[in-house]
Amino acid sequence: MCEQQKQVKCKIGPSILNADLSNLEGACVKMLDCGADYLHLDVMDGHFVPNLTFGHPLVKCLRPKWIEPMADAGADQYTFHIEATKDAPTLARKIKEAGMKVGIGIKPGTPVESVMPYADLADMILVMTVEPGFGGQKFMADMMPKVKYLREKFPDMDIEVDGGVGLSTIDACAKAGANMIVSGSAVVKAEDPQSVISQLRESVVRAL
Ligand SMILES: O=C(CO)[C@@H](O)[C@H](O)COP(=O)(O)O
Ligand SMILES: [Fe+2]
Repeated sequence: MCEQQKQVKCKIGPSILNADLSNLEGACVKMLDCGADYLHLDVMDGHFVPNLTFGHPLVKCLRPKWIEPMADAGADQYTFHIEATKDAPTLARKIKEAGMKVGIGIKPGTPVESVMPYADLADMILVMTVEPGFGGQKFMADMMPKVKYLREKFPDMDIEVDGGVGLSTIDACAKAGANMIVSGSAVVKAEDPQSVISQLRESVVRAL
C-alpha cells in the first residue's frame, strides 16, 4: 500500500483505452489484480477530441465487475475538461449530487491559472500530459511546471497526470507532485503489468 503524507495518497489508475477492447471486463479485472487503485475510463465523443471510445452504457455494464475489488477505493470520480463547459460550477455540483468526486482536467494548451477559480469545487485536478484523444503518445515534460504549481498551491489536493506516463517519465511526474497516475500503454501492454504498477507506485511514494 502507498504511504500517506498529509492527506495525499499515491494512486495508480491504468487507462484501459489501449487494452483489448474485445475483452474489457478481463482487462479491468486483470489491472485490479495487478494492483491498480482505480481504473481510468476515457469517455470520448468525437467532438471534443478526435476519437470515439465508449459511453455511459458501457461504463454501467463494466462497473459491477470491479465494484468488489474496488470497495476500498472510495467514491467514484467524474472528471470533466474545463475547456468543454461554460458552467463548471453547475457541472461540479451535479457530479457531487450524484455522489461522485469531482475532477477537473486541463489540456496541454490551457494555462494552469484557468482552473484556479474552480479549484475549491474540485477533489482532483488533472493535468493532461498529451493532447487528449489517443493512447500511446509522447509525454509532454513541459507540463510539469503546471503540476508543480498546483502542488505548491494545494498540498492536500489530488493531482493527476495522464498521457505518456510510464517507467521513463514517472519520476518527473512524481517529483513535480503528482499523486494520481494514469498510465495506459505502459501498463496494459507490459509483459508484467504488476511490476510496472509497483514501480510507478514506488516512484510516487519516494517523492511524497
Ligand atoms: O486520455 C488519454 C488520452 O487522451 C489517456 O488516458 C491515454 O489513454 C493514456 O494512455 P498512454 O498515453 O499512457 O498510453
Ligand atoms: Fe485519459
